[in-house]
Amino acid sequence: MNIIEVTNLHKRYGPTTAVEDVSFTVEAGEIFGILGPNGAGKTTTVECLTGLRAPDRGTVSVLGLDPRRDRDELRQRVGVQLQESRLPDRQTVGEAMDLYRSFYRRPADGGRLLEMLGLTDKRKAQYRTLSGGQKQRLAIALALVGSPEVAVLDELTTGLDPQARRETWDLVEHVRDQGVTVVLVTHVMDEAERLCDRLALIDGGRVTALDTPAGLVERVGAQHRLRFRPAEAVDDRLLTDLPEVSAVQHQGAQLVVTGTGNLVQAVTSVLAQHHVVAHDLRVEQASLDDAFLTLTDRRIP
Ligand SMILES: Nc1ncnc2c1ncn2[C@@H]1O[C@H](COP(=O)(O)OP(=O)(O)OP(=O)(O)O)[C@@H](O)[C@H]1O
Repeated sequence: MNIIEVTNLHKRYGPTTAVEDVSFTVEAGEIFGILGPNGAGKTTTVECLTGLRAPDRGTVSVLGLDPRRDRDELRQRVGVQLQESRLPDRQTVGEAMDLYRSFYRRPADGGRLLEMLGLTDKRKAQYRTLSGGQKQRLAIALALVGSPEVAVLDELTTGLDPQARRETWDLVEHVRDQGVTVVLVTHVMDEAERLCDRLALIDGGRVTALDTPAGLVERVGAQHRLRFRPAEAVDDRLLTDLPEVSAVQHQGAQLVVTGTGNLVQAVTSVLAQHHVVAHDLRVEQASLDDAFLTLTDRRIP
């Protein structure tokens, strides 16, 4: 079932075209990423989803409702964490939680939410004393406090240290596992790769690709590299004959095999057939980073 349907969305700010003909659907229970460079039109798209902006053209449907016309209803059912959400400096975590709970018909258990976000011992702490990671987790808690069916998270981990980022990612997966459909706006590739079931890559106000992270990588024909030290000499042709392999290089005692598709399996099974042991085998995956750069450089129609 489609939870969100965006069809031919257009939005201009004066002379600037922010969003130009964006369409995508988000299915129930998925983590859907909106990925793109700065100024691509991500935030504008999300603001149209949440009813904060009216599209110039096109239609948006969220849970079968119109974000502008049915804004009050959707506010109850869609949790939003927008960029740079800020609370009053002296408000405590507990006060913020109680206030936000009062906005909703079906508020979540505030204590459990704080516990899930590792903020229980910060209940009495004022907002200004929280670390960046704690503020971010609080913003997520407040986006979830209405027990939403859909959570929209914008620039989730900006400014967080690696540990806090990983914890936040675990949390988003946990939220999805509870049945919440998640829309994640990001320009961070590893985040999209780790979390998203599918991604819309937006560049210059247009969707340039829509696929799974692996599909995007595959689409640009990104190459994997396999590196190992064979226990005995290997005839290169054993490897170059494989359709997956595009190149074999010798680097000292190491062999570096480059290729696409199911490269690892193809190479390891041919080695096994010839009883060649591969020492120190390492796989260097093509990343979504490579795909992103390629897809935002040379547009795919
Ligand atoms: N309120 C506004 N008034 C005028 N122009 C705007 C406004 N908001 C956004 N823009 C412009 O519209 C374009 C798309 O901006 P948007 O914020 O949607 O992109 P974004 O992908 O979210 O970028 P970022 O990753 O930097 O947040 C940009 O050129 C931006 O300068």
